[in-house]
Formats: sequence, C-alpha cells, structure tokens
Amino acid sequence: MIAVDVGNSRVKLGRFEGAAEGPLPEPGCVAWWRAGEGAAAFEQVFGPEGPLRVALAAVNTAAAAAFIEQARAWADGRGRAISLQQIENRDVPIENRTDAPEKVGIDRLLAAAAANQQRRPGVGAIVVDLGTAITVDLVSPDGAFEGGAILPGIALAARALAAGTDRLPDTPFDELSGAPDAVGRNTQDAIGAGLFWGAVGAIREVIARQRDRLVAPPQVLLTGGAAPSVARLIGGPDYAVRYVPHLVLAGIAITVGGPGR
Ligand SMILES: Nc1ncnc2c1ncn2[C@@H]1O[C@H](COP(=O)(O)OP(=O)(O)O)[C@@H](O)[C@H]1O
Ligand SMILES: CC(C)(COP(=O)(O)O)[C@@H](O)C(=O)NCCC(=O)O
Ligand SMILES: [K+]
Repeated sequence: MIAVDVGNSRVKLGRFEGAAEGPLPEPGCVAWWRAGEGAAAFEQVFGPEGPLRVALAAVNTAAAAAFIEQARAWADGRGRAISLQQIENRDVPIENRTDAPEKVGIDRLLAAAAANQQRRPGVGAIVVDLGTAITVDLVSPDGAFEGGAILPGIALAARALAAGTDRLPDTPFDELSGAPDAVGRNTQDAIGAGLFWGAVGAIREVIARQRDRLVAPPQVLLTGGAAPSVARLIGGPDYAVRYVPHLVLAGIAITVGGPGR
C-alpha cells in the first residue's frame, strides 16, 4: 500500500508492506516533492512491477488532482494496474468532537489517529504538526480528537511579513537548520530570530494550555517538515516530546489497513 499525504507545501509518499501492525506503522520507503511540481519519485516508491494500491489524503485540492492525474498517467504508461482511494474525514478511525467534523484538515485527524493508536491507555496526547501551517491538537485520554490551534508555519509567516510591509525582504525558511541567535543584528537575522523563537514559544504555550485540561501529563508527538529543528526545544516540565517523521502517513496506513477496515 502506498500512502500519499498531499500538504500545502509538499506531497509525501510512503510505502507500507503487509498489514499495518504494531502501535505505529512505519513506511519502508518514503519520498516527497513540492506540491504542484512534477512527480519526481514514482519509480522509487511504486517499485518496478505489480498492481498499485494507493490511499491518498489531501488538504490541498489542486495538488491532489495533479497527483492523481500524474499517478494514473505513470501507471498507464507502464501497464500497471492502479487503484486510487481518497480518504475522507469520516473514514479516519478517531472520534471527532469538533463543531464541524468534516471541516477539520484530514492531516490533523490522521496524525491524531496515529497518536491515539500508540498512546498509553488513559493518557492524552498532543500532536504538533509543523508544516505550511503549524497545528497543535489534543487527543483526549478517552481517545477523541478534541480540536486544537492553527498558526502560520515559519516559512509562511516570513512570506506574510514580506507581503505586508514595504521594507521587509522575503526571507526563505524552507530549509531550517539550527536555532538562530535571538538577537538578530540585521533585518534577515531579526526576522529569523522572531519567527523561529516565536514559533517555539507559541507551540510551548499552546501545549501548556492544552495540558492544563488533563489530569495526567500527555504524550507529545511532533511531526512535519520543520519538526526536527524545534523538537528538542519544545519539552516541558512534566511531558516528554517525541519526534515522529511520518505521523500522517502512519495515520493513512491505520485508516486503510486497520482492524475491521
Ligand atoms: N529542513 C527542512 N526540510 C523540509 N521542510 C522544512 C525544513 N525546515 C522547515 N521546513 C518547512 O516545512 C514545510 C514542509 O513541511 P510539510 O510537513 O511537508 O508541510 P505540508 O504538509 O504543509 O506540505 C515547509 O513549509 C518548510 O517551510
Ligand atoms: C491547517 C492546515 C492548513 C494544515 O495544512 P498543512 O500545513 O499540513 O499543509 C490543514 O489541516 C487545513 O487546511 N485544515 C482545514 C481547517 C481545519 O483544520 O480546521
Ligand atoms: K502536514
């Protein structure tokens, strides 16, 4: 089974062999490319032969349509049978307690479902996804998606500063590496300091407030493109943070391969 997570910045693909077993299924082979760009790595993930079973979840409609067209063309061109299933919110095996369950981004729900599956019984989970947007979501101790917080991702916030001011330059943050100095001595570095440490602080504050809803400390899981750069800065007084590279892909595997599905 090939799981495809179409985000606003990137399309992520992961190959899952056999049944989605264990607390958190892990893809054996992963590839990604920028949303809307040509599909760079079909060969790598789809493999050399055999029928293709693809399960796709998207929060970016245009990029999803482009992916589906490219995947079908790729398979047709090689005489490979392909089945393409697009997952909807109602397919995701987690209770959704938000006001409008169908409006929640499916990536948030899938990551929550994956967190839910590996969570210790009776302990809540908080899922932080640092993609184009940053989301911080609460899974209750009884295993439901309760909702959460949405804020701009670091790269997106940098573009917003440049677009909304006369003097601020467009500063690329698509490849974060280390943590910047909090005292920027030029405009670029000041933007970097503000956006990076602002995101770290915002995430910590939202976690702390969601944590206050719980009796026992939650498990906190971090995922998304920018997660590795901030993972070790997010930990709090009574909760540990774990970085999981492919939480949304794992959620897709659980959704289409889980028990009774
Ligand atoms: N080293 C990095 N590699 C890839 N993406 C990064 C890196 N550092 C930060 N990012 C950010 O992560 C985002 C992509 O993450 P991803 O989880 O794929 O987003 P989405 O699901 O919204 O497409 C980009 O907006 C980029 O700004
Ligand atoms: C919040 C998101 C933009 C995050 O998308 P991403 O950063 O993963 O590309 C996406 O989950 C979305 O479009 N959500 C719809 C609104 C909601 O979740 O309530
Ligand atoms: K995402």
